[in-house]
Amino acid sequence: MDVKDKGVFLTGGARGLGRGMCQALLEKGAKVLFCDVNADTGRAAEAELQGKYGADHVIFSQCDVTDADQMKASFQRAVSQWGAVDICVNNAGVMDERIWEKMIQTNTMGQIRGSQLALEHMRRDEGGRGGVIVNTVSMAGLIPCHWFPAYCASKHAVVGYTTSWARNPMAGAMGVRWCCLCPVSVNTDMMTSLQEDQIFDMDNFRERAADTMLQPEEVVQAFMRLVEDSDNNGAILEVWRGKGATYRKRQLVDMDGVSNPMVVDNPSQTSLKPSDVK
Ligand SMILES: NC(=O)C1=CN([C@@H]2O[C@H](COP(=O)(O)OP(=O)(O)OC[C@H]3O[C@@H](n4cnc5c(N)ncnc54)[C@H](O)[C@@H]3O)[C@@H](O)[C@H]2O)C=CC1
Ligand SMILES: CCCCC/C=C\C=C\C(=O)C/C=C\C/C=C\CCCC(=O)O
Repeated sequence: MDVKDKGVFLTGGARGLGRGMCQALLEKGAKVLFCDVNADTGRAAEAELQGKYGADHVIFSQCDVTDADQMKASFQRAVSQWGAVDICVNNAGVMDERIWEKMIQTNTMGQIRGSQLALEHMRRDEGGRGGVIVNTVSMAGLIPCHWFPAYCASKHAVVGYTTSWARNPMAGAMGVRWCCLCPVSVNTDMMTSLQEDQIFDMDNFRERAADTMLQPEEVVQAFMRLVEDSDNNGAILEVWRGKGATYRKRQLVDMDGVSNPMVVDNPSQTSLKPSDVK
């Protein structure tokens, strides 16, 4: 997909990965409405991005993804502003085991809600013009993590939801692609501002993550591959730290439940085909 002039709806865009994704999309000429629960950070990001890319290309909408009415209003604002939403990025998330219910509401229900709004709007079989939905998950959506069980559960649910839609027999007719972005730890505020009691066994995790932490721009690069490569329906793109960032894409390639892991060591390779599977 060429993102130039495409309409984008993105959640949790005021800082961190979401902010980086907005910038990468804007660099390529997309039109971005980003929302965030934090109005101050959101407005500051809006001012900065509008200064660089113009108010006709980027706007902020305050929205709490746990509130269905606010989500609907923000999504509709993106549709009115850009004419259509072609790219939906459900990225807002929190990490705090003490407030596990809020975490499920934000990480799981917020992403499902955004996905549903996008699907309804985009599906070609009901008059839409197709598009792509990327859910920011985590490696914690694919493996057990004893440091944050509820966070881990909130992310596993999104993988199940996203890949299930990708495998819908009507996926072709709907013209909507579904992708999961699954990085290990990333050096953002979520990571750096975490308090001792927000996860279990913090020292152990800190030690474990110390050498493997990714930089946000490495994850943003992976995100852009998911958006731009039209072969990516059902892709689960893992981002690890090896020698530099390492990408491994698993993708549903048929309707028999076959998930083929494809290992890519060269981050510049953007297009993978089933024949690439070793
Ligand atoms: N930082 C990390 O190590 C990793 C993060 N992730 C995921 O990436 C996504 C982005 O995380 P980061 O950029 O690292 O975090 P961050 O904390 O820097 O940014 C998250 C943004 O989401 C917003 N947000 C939180 N709750 C919201 C709500 N209810 N409604 C609207 N906006 C809300 C925050 O205000 C913030 O601006 C999250 O889904 C996170 O779970 C995945 C893997 C690793
Ligand atoms: C030291 C403070 C840690 C704070 C953690 C904050 C956010 C983490 C969010 C995640 O989604 C974590 C991502 C993946 C976890 C899965 C495996 C971790 C293995 C260790 C590693 O290599 O990072």
